[in-house]
Amino acid sequence: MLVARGLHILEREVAPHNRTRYAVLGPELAVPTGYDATAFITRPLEDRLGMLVDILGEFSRRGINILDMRAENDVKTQKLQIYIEAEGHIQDPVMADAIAHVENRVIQVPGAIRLLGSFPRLDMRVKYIRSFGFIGTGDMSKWFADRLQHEGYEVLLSGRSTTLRPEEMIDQVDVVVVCVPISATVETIRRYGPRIQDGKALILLAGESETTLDAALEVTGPGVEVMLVHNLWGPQTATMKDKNAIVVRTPRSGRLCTEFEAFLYKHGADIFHDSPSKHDLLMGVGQKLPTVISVALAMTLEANGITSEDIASHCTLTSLYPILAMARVHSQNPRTYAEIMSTSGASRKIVHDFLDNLARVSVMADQARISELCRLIDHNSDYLTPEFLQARMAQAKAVDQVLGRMVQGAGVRLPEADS
Ligand SMILES: NC(=O)c1ccc[n+]([C@@H]2O[C@H](COP(=O)([O-])OP(=O)(O)OC[C@H]3O[C@@H](n4cnc5c(N)ncnc54)[C@H](O)[C@@H]3O)[C@@H](O)[C@H]2O)c1
Ligand SMILES: O=C(O)C(=O)C[C@]1(C(=O)O)C=C[C@@H](O)C=C1
Repeated sequence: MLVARGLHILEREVAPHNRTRYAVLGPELAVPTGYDATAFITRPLEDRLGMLVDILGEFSRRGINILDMRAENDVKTQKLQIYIEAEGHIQDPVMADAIAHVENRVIQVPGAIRLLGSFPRLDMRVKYIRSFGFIGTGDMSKWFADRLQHEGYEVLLSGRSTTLRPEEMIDQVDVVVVCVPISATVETIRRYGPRIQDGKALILLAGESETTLDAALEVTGPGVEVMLVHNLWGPQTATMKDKNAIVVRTPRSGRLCTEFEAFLYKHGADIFHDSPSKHDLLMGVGQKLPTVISVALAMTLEANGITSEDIASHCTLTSLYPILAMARVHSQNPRTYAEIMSTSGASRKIVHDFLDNLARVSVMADQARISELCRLIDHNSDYLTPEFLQARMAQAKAVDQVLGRMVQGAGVRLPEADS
């Protein structure tokens, strides 16, 4: 995100497992919107009995709500450092007064507080959506329906097997969500999209973007909002916290779409915005190609009579990754992966280019053109950038520690993990 906005990264991974919570994007304070938050951090402090309670007291006495608070020992000085996020803008006299009191009366060290900024909060108070209606009653529809209901929305499910017909449902809801297999998405949009009235929204939950959004924009009226969300997690996942969600907005994505996006954000999803073609191209790499490779790998194992025991005992730290991907693909709904492999658009080019490159590398390998292969790997490493390689290698080492035991012997049971 920072690089995309033209910022220069000075140093990465300044501490192990650090996570950027704030980026200072400019020297000017954001203007008050009426629904803001202010974040500040103290310099390392001498701790004393009741310090935290006294700090919080300055805010609660003034009716200011604390949104987040962390107290940790500064790594270098081992002194207490407190981070606070409170509701309100620093230009509110009450907030300024509270912070001044904390610095002067409670901590009693001039300059002890460093203001990080005041910024608009994501406004989850005003809800424009009352109800969602799904077309498709499969696993992913149920997964989202459940969580939307917990959020207080009314949710209707309709499909081929329900007594509530999609055409009846559409008139009763504010947002229509199409969540059917990818190959049936365009046909479903064409069938039901024209029935959606202006002022409502059509949200597509699908793994293909360009063809589906084109159809949605074509068959719905100009007053219908349209957006696509591709959640990169399956229905066996417990929460969307830290899972990637690709959001493809269109010129017709308005406040109803924003409210759905805010729901993903509130539940901790990592949101990325793509254009339709960028989504399809990148999912070629992120999803379609690994799926195709996984299926082809399983076929190759069978063709050579290689058993599961053989794989476990002979896989290396490096070959573990494609084997894990193969196992995921072959342990879930086969239709999901058959659909993924069949998506159209830019993702197809990725697989075709890969096959061309595979053939080229395979010839070089068969002819033992070792120095040429070394140059190729060097060239690829330059393209991938040392920063990327170092960061991923660090992750791979962490994974090695957990999963490496599999390499040491067949039949090692792995701990149950939340996917
Ligand atoms: N399953 C996943 O891991 C996952 C993850 C992210 C996104 N998605 C997306 O969610 C969508 C649905 O996936 P799912 O896992 O819920 O699938 P699913 O197979 O569990 O359910 C699909 C639903 O669509 C209905 N359906 C099937 N063919 C249809 C047709 N021709 N016309 C109308 N309805 C039809 C089925 O009856 C079923 O109710 C897909 O577009 C997929 O890309 C799935
Ligand atoms: O459950 C998983 O392993 C997933 O990542 C789910 C998965 C995938 O395998 O690609 C399945 C379909 C979606 O389009 C996105 C993600």
